[in-house]
Amino acid sequence: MESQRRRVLVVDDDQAVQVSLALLLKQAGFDAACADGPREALAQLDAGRFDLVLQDMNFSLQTSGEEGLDLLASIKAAHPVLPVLLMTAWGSIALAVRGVKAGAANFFTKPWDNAQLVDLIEATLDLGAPPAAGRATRAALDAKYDFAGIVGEHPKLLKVLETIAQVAATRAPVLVLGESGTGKEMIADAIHRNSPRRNAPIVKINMGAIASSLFESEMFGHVRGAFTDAKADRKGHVASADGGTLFLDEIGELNRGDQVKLLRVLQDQRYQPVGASRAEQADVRVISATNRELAELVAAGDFREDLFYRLNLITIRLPPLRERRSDIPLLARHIVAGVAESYGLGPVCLAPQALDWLAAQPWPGNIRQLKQTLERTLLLAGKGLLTHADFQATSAVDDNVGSARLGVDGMTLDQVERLMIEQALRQHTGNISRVAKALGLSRTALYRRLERHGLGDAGVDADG
Ligand SMILES: Nc1ncnc2c1ncn2[C@@H]1O[C@H](COP(=O)(O)OP(=O)(O)OP(=O)(O)O)[C@@H](O)[C@H]1O
Repeated sequence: MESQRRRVLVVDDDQAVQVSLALLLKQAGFDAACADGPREALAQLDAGRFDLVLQDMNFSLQTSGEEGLDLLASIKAAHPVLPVLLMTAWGSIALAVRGVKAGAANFFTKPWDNAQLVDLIEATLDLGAPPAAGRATRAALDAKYDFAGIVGEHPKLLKVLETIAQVAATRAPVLVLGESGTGKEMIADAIHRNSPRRNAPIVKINMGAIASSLFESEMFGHVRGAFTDAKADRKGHVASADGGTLFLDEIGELNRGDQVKLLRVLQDQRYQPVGASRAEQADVRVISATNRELAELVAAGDFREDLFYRLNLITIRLPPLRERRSDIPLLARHIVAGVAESYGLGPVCLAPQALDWLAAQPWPGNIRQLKQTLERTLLLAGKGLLTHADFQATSAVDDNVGSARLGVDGMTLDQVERLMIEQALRQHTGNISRVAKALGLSRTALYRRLERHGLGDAGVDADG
């Protein structure tokens, strides 16, 4: 039935782009209409029903993209639930990322790959209308889904939970983006727990922690005799996750050589154990996470574009804690209760002023840093009511630790190295990327040193 076909509006001032997109859309079973620029686009959207918009970012000789962002804002204001996909060039990725933060469903680059673009359009339409912030209440979501342990009611968090609810049942790959400590791993757990795969395992792998020489055997396993130490067959992570979920943390750390090996698993769910003569089939759902802007890594040539498109069909952006400050008191009470219980202490309360102080801090290390501050203060203060002054006292201790000069007399080089790493871990609240940067090491080199010094549990990436 003609009226059931989904309608897509293409907004681009380039006739060639209009014609080729309209043709592609028609072949893929959509109805397409075209508009040359913002004014015509808005008029068409007002006049008829559309399910999706493909929107260019530049409509004049000016190529700043501001016009594109303005048009996006106008579309979102008039049609808040209509999904918009932005088209851009790899040179303007930062602009596309701004657009996504401002409400675009996703973006793609020109020249596009036809099959990938149709996949993206389908996935965006399947996701339905982008959840309008605060549409569902936390109680309504909890009645239908298991979001245990994820504390918060801020509209930005509710939007994340709504997206999880929409995608959990599918096997579509999900990319979780967010600063360190914002809860990416918890989100991956929640997707798995609310999916039909919940009774099979979720296997978590930190891509920054696998040495490249071991990538294939770790991920895909090996057969006996494949190399000198291969005394027996060994199952890899992909096989262990069969029927379940594969969580690829720090996906931005994967080198290009290993990226292509992963692509195959995503493309046709097949992998080849090292030394095996045949490829095996795997039934896995892939969730990946990173605190880096993956699209920018693609633009810089460090991340394969084809793998990026496979991973980012559905992207969940977790807000940093400073953008959901109203959740800080709730989180703080929840965390303090948990810490007090784990140390076998009686109930501990937070004074109203202490909650105000906590809610006003910048928290660059996000929820993980909040947790560490609460735990330390609770243990140092050792009483049932934590006040504003208790927190100030602990942060003063932290500052002193941060600025103390290293007394390295009589220490071996190895001991000095360990001390410096410990100090950097404290200063950067265990954030591996920042610690590595501060010490001038690659993340892999830092992981090797953490392991050598027995500090494996110290880093935030190693404590999940
Ligand atoms: N909404 C939340 N409610 C309660 N606790 C949370 C929430 N989000 C995160 N946490 C806690 O914060 C800590 C950090 O979360 P998690 O490890 O999932 O972050 P991450 O974004 O994966 O960090 P990284 O990028 O460093 O790997 C964990 O201890 C987690 O339990």
